[in-house]
Amino acid sequence: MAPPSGQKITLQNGKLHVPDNPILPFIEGDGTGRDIWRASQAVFDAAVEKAYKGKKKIAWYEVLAGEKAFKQVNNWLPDATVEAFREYLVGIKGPLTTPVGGGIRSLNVALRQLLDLYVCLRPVRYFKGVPSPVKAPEKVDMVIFRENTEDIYAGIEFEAGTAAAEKFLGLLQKEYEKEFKKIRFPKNVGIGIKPVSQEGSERLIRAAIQYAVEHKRKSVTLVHKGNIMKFTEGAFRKWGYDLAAREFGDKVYTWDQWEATKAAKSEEAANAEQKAAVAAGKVIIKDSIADITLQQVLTRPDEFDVIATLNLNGDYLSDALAAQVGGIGIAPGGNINYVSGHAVFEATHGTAPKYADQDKVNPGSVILSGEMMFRHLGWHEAADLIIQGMDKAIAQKTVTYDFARLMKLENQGNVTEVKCSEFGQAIIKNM
Ligand SMILES: NC(=O)C1=CN([C@@H]2O[C@H](COP(=O)(O)OP(=O)(O)OC[C@H]3O[C@@H](n4cnc5c(N)ncnc54)[C@H](OP(=O)(O)O)[C@@H]3O)[C@@H](O)[C@H]2O)C=CC1
Ligand SMILES: O=C(O)CCC(=O)C(=O)O
Ligand SMILES: [Mg+2]
Repeated sequence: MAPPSGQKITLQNGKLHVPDNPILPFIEGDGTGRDIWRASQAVFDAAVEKAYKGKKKIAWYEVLAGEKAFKQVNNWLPDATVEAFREYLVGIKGPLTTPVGGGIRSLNVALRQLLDLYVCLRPVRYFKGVPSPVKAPEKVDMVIFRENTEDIYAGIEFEAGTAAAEKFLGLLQKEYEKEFKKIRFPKNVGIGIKPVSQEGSERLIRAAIQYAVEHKRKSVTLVHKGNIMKFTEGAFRKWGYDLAAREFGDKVYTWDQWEATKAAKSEEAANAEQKAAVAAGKVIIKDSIADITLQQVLTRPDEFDVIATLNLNGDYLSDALAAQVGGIGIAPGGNINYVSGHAVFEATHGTAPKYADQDKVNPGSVILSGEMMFRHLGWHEAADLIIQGMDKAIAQKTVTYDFARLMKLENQGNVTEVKCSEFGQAIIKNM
């Protein structure tokens, strides 16, 4: 039951209305989620108390999912949990386990789809003092907008050798003979379907450009594999450029415009036009193919700013980019529907099961996901305290095993390796 001490967050005229004692549903998470949640909740409560001196207080509402839900109510994702996030609008979750190659489908993905949380927002930025495997981690300042409801994650798959796969292949053979002949081994073949819609692509890209304009960011890069998957990823790129021109007009300058000027006049003229657009503070809308993007975010990180991409590309990119700024231990995120107001914040990492219940891993990703949640609620004072506490704890080299491991590789002296809970306490002490 929701705590009677709290009140509902509501959406009024498209804006969140946040009471001083909002009810926030949370899922503790599987594996390391349990340790991480305890450490994080303490940080959130301390930040709110310090920022508002009792005037504001979160009414936490635990809802069940994953292993805990299965044990207690024999259901991996109870309807009541989905309904709680629907009713109370904003919440936060720990990671949930998904078995590989069979068993239940991802509960994390299910929650995003059921609540239509179409943006997976994953900022990647450097905290001073964090050990990193790259030479200039301070150049990494990117914000990933990952499409969260479509692509291969829609979960339309047919297992090789099953009646469903045979039926689907039969349909292909009958209706699309040319395509069927392209399957090299037509027997015992698994099939996955990748839906990418214009509406789904546009709402994601719209959110990314809006963010870039509002936050005065330099560019939005549409990352795709449109050379190979022409009508899904290629279409995403085209819909993106068309939308930028149609809806954002003179707030942006697109590489489509650059190409048109080059064709009509010259490359010099196109370059001059782009330079003038940059000087005028316009957001540059460009695109990049996914494979080379994974190289260039490493070699030229300052050329990337906001990134808008499809579900699978965004999944790969967010873990890869996190490595450059200290790893998955401090990679936060939020799943958001900017129209309905629904949002569920969560770390980029998973359940790291080998460390479960050892009070060992870095709680930073969930803590920074909470920081994002506070900003989303307009509680910037509490969010600022979390950043301040984390900055100072890292500067003091009071860190969990993951940072300690990298700091030792860099031969940094005076590193104090602490537990998950102790890192949380170090943040609180430094607020
Ligand atoms: N949104 C979600 O809930 C997600 C769930 N998952 C699920 O999690 C499960 C495990 O996935 P897996 O691929 O192993 O990925 P994980 O992200 O769970 O773990 C991979 C590795 O990342 C490092 N790591 C993860 N979390 C932390 C942390 N908090 N602090 C420090 N280091 C950390 C550890 O590295 P090291 O070994 O080097 O110490 C760990 O072994 C799967 O079932 C997967 O489906 C995965 C991603 C997201
Ligand atoms: O749902 C899962 O188990 C994995 C999800 C994931 O990797 C992600 O959202 O980044
Ligand atoms: Mg992932």
